[in-house]
Amino acid sequence: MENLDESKFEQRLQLWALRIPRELASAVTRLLRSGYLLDKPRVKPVVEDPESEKNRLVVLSEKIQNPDLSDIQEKVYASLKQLCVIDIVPYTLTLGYSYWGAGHVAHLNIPDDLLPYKDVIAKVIYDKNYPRIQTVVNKVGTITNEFRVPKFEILAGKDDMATEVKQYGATFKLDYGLVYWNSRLEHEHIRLVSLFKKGDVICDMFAGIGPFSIPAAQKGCIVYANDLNPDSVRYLRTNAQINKVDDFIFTYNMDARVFIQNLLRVPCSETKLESSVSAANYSSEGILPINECSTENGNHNDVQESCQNGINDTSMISTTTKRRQETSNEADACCQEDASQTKKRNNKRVKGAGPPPVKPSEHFDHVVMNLPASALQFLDCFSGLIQKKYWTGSLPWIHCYCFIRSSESEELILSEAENKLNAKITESIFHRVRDVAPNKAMFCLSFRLPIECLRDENEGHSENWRSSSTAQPCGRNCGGEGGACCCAVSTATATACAGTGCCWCWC
Ligand SMILES: C[S@@+](CC[C@H](N)C(=O)[O-])C[C@H]1O[C@@H](n2cnc3c(N)ncnc32)[C@H](O)[C@@H]1O
Repeated sequence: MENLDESKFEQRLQLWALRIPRELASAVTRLLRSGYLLDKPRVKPVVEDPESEKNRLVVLSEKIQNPDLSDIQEKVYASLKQLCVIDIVPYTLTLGYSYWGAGHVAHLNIPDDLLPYKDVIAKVIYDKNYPRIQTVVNKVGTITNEFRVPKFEILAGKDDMATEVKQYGATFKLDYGLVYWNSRLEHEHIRLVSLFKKGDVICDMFAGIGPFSIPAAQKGCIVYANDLNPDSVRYLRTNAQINKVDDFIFTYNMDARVFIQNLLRVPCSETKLESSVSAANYSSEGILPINECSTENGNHNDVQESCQNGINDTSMISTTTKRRQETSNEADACCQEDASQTKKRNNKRVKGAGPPPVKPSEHFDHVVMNLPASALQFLDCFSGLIQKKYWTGSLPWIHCYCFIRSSESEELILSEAENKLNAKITESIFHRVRDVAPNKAMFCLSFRLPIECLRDENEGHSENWRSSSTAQPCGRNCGGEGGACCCAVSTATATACAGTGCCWCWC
């Protein structure tokens, strides 16, 4: 047997740390949690300061390259300066060879030059860490299947990849051999969920076993969670139950495109006021959650076409708007919550869901699209998806994950997204999630769905919505006062088009 050279596994990261008085540790980490803290599973970003027990070192992410902190957003930096004196020190983090693992499974990704030693590596990891580690697996080849499940070979221990992991106080059951899981996304899951407020409606199009959906539901969001992999959905439902948030999550097993299109369908026989049915019985007609009815791979009724008449828009808008205001007041208090509070209440059943505040065809707040290899390709399904006449409140934020190679730019990705949407994106944020290869990083592109994507079936003219910044007089008289152009928030309030500076313009 070859000898094991442990040092081959060691990775030294040269990082920067912020030296702060220990009583400020929570406030500083809360401030830097949006991507500036060290993001490594099972490695704490706050450590003791060897020079003084009154201080703590807050270890910063690898993406902070400059000790002047110029990589940190100005707003965050200004808040940091108000909190404490900026004292930056170099920090070396050494990751040992038994670093990787989740639950009882140690998950390795052995590079080619170490493959001859894979059995000895596995044996040492197993022996050193048993009984915590009971199975050592190595990833084989690249992921090619659509469920994004890697192939593994068992190198040591029992042939059992069903395990349980914890993330920020939530428990996730999963089987490595059947579903997608990546512990390195823990901070990203929680970063995104920290943007949601209690009462928000979330559509998780590629939900996996629920690492966005479960913490969102724990926060009091209503979640519509979908995945194409039936095993993922099975675990998602189990995880919703064991985390006691199954009243808040509706699960679906179908292609994401079919899921979102059907979720947004307006049921033909109901008036909008019926949205106050209880959450436990609620489903958007045409897309039954498998909580109640097993509808695998899109087997649902087509209820769309002839269903637009007899709905009292005005009354419903005021009802739903009021309800949304109530939920959002509670939300403001809730979004101050930090991870430790989440941990404290993770054993309690989340109560007070009541009915969803609105149906997804009327309003949802966030869409999560974590399928970085191809989520951008799915954006076209948002073009004309939402019916203007049913929608209430602001348009949703779309969080679309993608990979960007060093040869590509954010502008390129943005224009690809705009092409798919057939609309200009005006509010967008790129968040670098992690480097996945020397020349490739995973990003989250967040943007508010452009108003141009709304569909207006009753207006009788082609949709060509423009936001205020791009509105121009169109030169056509299509009914608005003033004769040049119809420019209004709705037909009811149509006023003359002044070109730029007006709210919306269609022509
Ligand atoms: C990268 S994983 C993300 C899972 C989870 N959101 C997470 O962060 O761990 C992508 C997920 O999308 C699912 N998926 C792939 N193609 C899909 C499709 N066309 N429609 C719905 N889900 C799909 C896969 O089964 C997988 O669970």
